[in-house]
Amino acid sequence: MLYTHHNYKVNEHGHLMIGEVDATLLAKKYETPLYIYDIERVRQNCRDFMDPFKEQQVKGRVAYASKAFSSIGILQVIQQEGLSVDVVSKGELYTAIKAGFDPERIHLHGNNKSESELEMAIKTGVGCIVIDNFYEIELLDKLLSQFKKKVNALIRVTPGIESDTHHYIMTGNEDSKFGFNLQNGQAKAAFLKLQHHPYINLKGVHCHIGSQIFETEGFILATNRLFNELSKWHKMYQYEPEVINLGGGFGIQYTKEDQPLHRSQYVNALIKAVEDQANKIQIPMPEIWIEPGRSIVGDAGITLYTIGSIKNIPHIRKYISVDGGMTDNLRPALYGAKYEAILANKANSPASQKISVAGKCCESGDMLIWDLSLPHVESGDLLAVFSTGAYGYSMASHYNRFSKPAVVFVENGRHRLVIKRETYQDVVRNDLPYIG
Ligand SMILES: Cc1ncc(COP(=O)(O)O)c(C=O)c1O
Ligand SMILES: N[C@@H](CCCC[NH3+])C(=O)O
Repeated sequence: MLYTHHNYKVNEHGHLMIGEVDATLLAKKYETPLYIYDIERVRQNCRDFMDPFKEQQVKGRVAYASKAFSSIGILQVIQQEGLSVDVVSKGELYTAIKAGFDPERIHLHGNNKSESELEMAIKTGVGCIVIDNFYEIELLDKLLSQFKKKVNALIRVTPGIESDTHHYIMTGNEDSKFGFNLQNGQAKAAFLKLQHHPYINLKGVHCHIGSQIFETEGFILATNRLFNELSKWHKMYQYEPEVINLGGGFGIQYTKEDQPLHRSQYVNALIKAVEDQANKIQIPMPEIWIEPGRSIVGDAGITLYTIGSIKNIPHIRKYISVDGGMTDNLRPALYGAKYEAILANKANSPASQKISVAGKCCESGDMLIWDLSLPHVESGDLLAVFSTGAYGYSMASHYNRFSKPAVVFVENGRHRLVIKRETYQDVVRNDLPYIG
């Protein structure tokens, strides 16, 4: 068998099996490129985050960060597993509502929430608004007094932590567009505006230090910094937070270089850090909320492509081009992200060469994988790229006027289309003529 770190099953025809379904059958039925989610894996990931809270009888919420992949189907699964959901736009909020999510379990995020987004959230009755900046406080003042409605809120704090991840996906460092800075007193100023607000029930504080993080130290440091500030608020204003939200960012495995902790290890470390700190500053144990996105859906997703042209530049490089690329997976082009892949129709064949996988956009940077080990490749073979479930479909674009692929869920040998493939007519559906 070809080496990748991913555990996968292969049937007697040498075909990759996903959720007990032959990947080549899925390609035939739904065409390629195709996003496939192993829903059993999504459910297990949800449970791995929820179980430590149950086992330790600690009050908590696991809110799926739906920016990783938002669709009605996935949010139905998430809701069924008992999670909450975090949304950052009207589109994500609407998707959660359409999926039947209990509004109380929807949390609204965003560093530039518009008046109409806030209005929609207030009218929907979302369970929590995570307040990011002073402008948002002004908007909320205006809207809530107009509608005479109360909302629950958290203050998003920037703890000043340089998490060990790509610069573009760090969010908790001091020089960040997100949240109120702790160090320069902005967080405290926000707290003072909100503590006795007539329409805002300030439930606590939030921070998110970044994404694709492989250790617990950053989270623990962030927790300690939050409590350092909370202890001042407690001493000076007798404030006791009901909720500490420590965000998401738990890393997953894309390639063998990635060695994430088990999901429960992150949660256990967070529970311990919050317990220690709450004891230290002598406040009642708050609820712990977390917001995993990638680590719920990332490793449950596989993208299936058909290989088309094959170009060999002797002594330099061999390229294969697939029928998708940066339009369905922007991460390699944006972050230099690395992936592993196999031939889904030759999953047992030994690797015999290094090949680079190109997308089909008119862009030299549209490369999905450099120097991938593969067996003999022919046009028409199917390439399965692993761990594409997060920030793939959700960051897909229409560049070169490509249409977005379909999404299929598989579980226990069954498969179901959950997002239809766009047609080229869909791509022009909002165009209007200028002449005539
Ligand atoms: C506020 C917030 N919460 C949660 C997440 C989810 O992060 P991840 O998908 O890495 O778990 C993000 C994205 O980084 C975020 O900005
Ligand atoms: N989109 C990013 C992560 C951003 C996380 C959202 N704050 C990625 O693919 O890794």
